[in-house]
Amino acid sequence: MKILKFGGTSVGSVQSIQTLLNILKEEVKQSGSDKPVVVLSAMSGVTNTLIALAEDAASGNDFAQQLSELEKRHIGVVKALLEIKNQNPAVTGLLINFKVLEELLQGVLTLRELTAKTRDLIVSYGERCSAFMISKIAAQYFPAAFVDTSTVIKTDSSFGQAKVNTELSEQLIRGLYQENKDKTLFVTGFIASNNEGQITTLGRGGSDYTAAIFGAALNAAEIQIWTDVNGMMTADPRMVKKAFSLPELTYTEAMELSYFGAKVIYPPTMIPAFLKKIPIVIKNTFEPDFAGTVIKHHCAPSNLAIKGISSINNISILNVEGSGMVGKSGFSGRLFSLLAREQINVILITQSSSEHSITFAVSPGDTERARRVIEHEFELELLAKKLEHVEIEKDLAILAVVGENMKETPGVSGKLFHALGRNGVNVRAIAQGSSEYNISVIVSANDLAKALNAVHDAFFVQLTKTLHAFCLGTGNIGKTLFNQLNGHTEFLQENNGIQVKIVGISNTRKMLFNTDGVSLAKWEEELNQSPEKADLPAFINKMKSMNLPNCVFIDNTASAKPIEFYEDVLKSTISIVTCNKIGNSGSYQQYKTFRDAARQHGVDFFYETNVGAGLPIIRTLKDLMNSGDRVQKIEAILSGTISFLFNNFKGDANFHDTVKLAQDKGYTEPDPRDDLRGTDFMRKMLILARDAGYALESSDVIIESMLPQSSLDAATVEDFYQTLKDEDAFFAEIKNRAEAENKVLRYIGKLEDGKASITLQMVDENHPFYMLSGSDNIISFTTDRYKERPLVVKGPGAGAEVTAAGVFADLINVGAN
Ligand SMILES: NC(=O)c1ccc[n+]([C@@H]2O[C@H](COP(=O)([O-])OP(=O)(O)OC[C@H]3O[C@@H](n4cnc5c(N)ncnc54)[C@H](O)[C@@H]3O)[C@@H](O)[C@H]2O)c1
Ligand SMILES: N[C@@H](CCO)C(=O)O
Ligand code: NA
Repeated sequence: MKILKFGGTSVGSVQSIQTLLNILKEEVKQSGSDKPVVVLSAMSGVTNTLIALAEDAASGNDFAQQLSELEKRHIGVVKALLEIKNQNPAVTGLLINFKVLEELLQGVLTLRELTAKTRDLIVSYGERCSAFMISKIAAQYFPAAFVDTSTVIKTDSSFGQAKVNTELSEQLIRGLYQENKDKTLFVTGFIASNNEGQITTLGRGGSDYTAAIFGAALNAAEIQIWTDVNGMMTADPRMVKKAFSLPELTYTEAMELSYFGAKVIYPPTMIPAFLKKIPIVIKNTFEPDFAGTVIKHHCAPSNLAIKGISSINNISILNVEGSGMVGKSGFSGRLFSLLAREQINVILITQSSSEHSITFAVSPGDTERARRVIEHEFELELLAKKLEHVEIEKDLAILAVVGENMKETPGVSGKLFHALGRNGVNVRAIAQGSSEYNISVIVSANDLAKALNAVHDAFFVQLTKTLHAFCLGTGNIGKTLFNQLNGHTEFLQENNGIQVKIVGISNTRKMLFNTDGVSLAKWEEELNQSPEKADLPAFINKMKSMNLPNCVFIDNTASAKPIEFYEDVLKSTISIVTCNKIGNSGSYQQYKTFRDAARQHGVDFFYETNVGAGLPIIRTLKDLMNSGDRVQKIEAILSGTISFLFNNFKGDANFHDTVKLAQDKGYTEPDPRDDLRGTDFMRKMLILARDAGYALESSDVIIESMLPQSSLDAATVEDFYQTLKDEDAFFAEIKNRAEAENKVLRYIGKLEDGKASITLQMVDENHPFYMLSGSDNIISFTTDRYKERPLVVKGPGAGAEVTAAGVFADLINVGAN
């Protein structure tokens, strides 16, 4: 036989009761002669209302209006779900209950006194009304009987949290079931009675407890707990959107998971079922076809290291410290007995191995009282300075990873702390149950959502990992990146398990934020309509304060302003992906600062597109260096623009128009003078030299200019273009000279023995750089290992598509190692 328990929301409305009846009809049909027992809670909100009415009455307030509303709510259900001819007995029963309730509340009002005993009696009517009325409605479909469980569950007289006499209760329950073999019993959850027959209640999670007691007494095949969620989840779904329902859990895991948070069931109440190894199935009344979660003795082997992450979002910790504790065996005993005596619930304890301090967590409401009672109890030790004053830290939260597999899986704590560290979450204290089913950490309450999501992403790798990106710059590259992301979302999710959310965008005019991710199809419209004016410091602050996990700052500008924030961003544990070369080609000191900050804070600083756009140049050099190779020489063509010029400035072409064309094709910097004066190339050589281990400054790179003086002097881009026209003969002369010698012009960078230079050369067909076309870049690394023949990377080194693609690849690699 089965026990089916329905919680408050499942009996909360006409509609939910109808759903419940459909579930029951099916169950009764299948159960044959072993009829189920149905345990019911009060309609949602009723228990709280009854308590409030009783307390109000005790302070002299009238209750009539609200009581009559409660009565109407119940009678409304009867009228909606019972045929008219059957309504009378049900309505009369409810009216009698409400009459008694009225008298009880009147008594409280008259006496201005609410005892625990009266309170239990008053609240018991919540369950009595719901179980009674639903039994009457169900009787239309199958034989059903109402049972007031105070007749079979017997307890002591601790009103509010009575202790069950298990043996006697089980015996009475078995008798009751035997006598009603042909009927489905509808029993009240939560309530019981003492030896004198006075009503008692079972405390928190009471109806679950009733179900467990019935299950144990009747040796049920299973206990179903019907609620309003799809079983137990991997984490609190209000904070972790990717949390999912767990198909199965062991009892221990359910206990550990529910201990902090996950309020689906209150596990201590399940102990009777646990002892008899009865499976507990958590089901959703509002989605009855969903399998839900089975809690049982043994689960199928799983390759997941943890089952879930539980959390408490608001706790305080107290730190008790002092020499008086060292080696004193009785100290912690005294401390924790004191707290138990004062009914202060200790959520978590850690002790330093020096025994010099004990730290424990309590609810915020207990904090001050805990301090008071401790300082009172240990007054003498305080006076003798054997104990310090108790320190309190507030606004903290607990996060715990839970699972029985943890015991056999190495690296669980490593993964946990890596995920926290990488996201800049400071761990205030750590506790691991010696059972190894649980590792708990205390973090700032502010960081909890970020920490939960980061840890969830780290452990449930079969799920999508979300990168939260803040993008600066919506020009050529920025725009193209959004396009590429938009077209690739599904692929990334399916093949790489990665989701990119653009949560912030700014250009020089506007900025826009959206925690759920800005639409990649409509970002431009939304940005234009955004009321927020661009403000770089505000953008950075907002990015920091949103405190999102796996956070990346993408700089797609050509501006020096964002660079000022790089260090701060990295120190805030936010990774950086940038195609902006200004950062890496500033002072060497600054170059070094970025790397130190990234390393220290465990985040990534990626800039593949600083050299050769999307071509794998930075990555290749890094791999060479990291694997112990040494660069002897680099020879390269690294200006896509100039490459394009020399490949297209032929025959009749004039120089001015060819530069214009390069700009139109998106090869040039926003200011093309940066390309033609060699600044852009210089930056690339400098970055390569630095990555190859040389502490060069920009002034160390020797640049041979390819421009006449007037072009170098041009004050504006417009003037600059004019000089290109005016100096046509100058450029034609260079071109003709090369053509006459059957050579091509090449602007070539070289790094050798730590010296960097860029020179204009005419090369013949024997030169390896002769055969280049379009905006191609080429780089040849001669190293200790690539000595005979160099390692060469070649391909298009400028253009929006290839550059955005490089930024994209960097972005996807963030956090990969
Ligand atoms: N074009 C290429 O082939 C290529 C290749 C590699 C690297 N890059 C680099 O890409 C970067 C962007 O180039 P682009 O062609 O897209 O430039 P662009 O001028 O088209 O776009 C720059 C964007 O940055 C924004 N911006 C500038 N300063 C800003 C600030 N302080 N705050 C917020 N937004 C700001 C502008 O509003 C604009 O949206 C440059 O650093 C360039 O060196 C380009
Ligand atoms: N303007 C740059 C873009 C690539 O960095 C070039 O022409 O090479
Ligand atoms: Na590159």
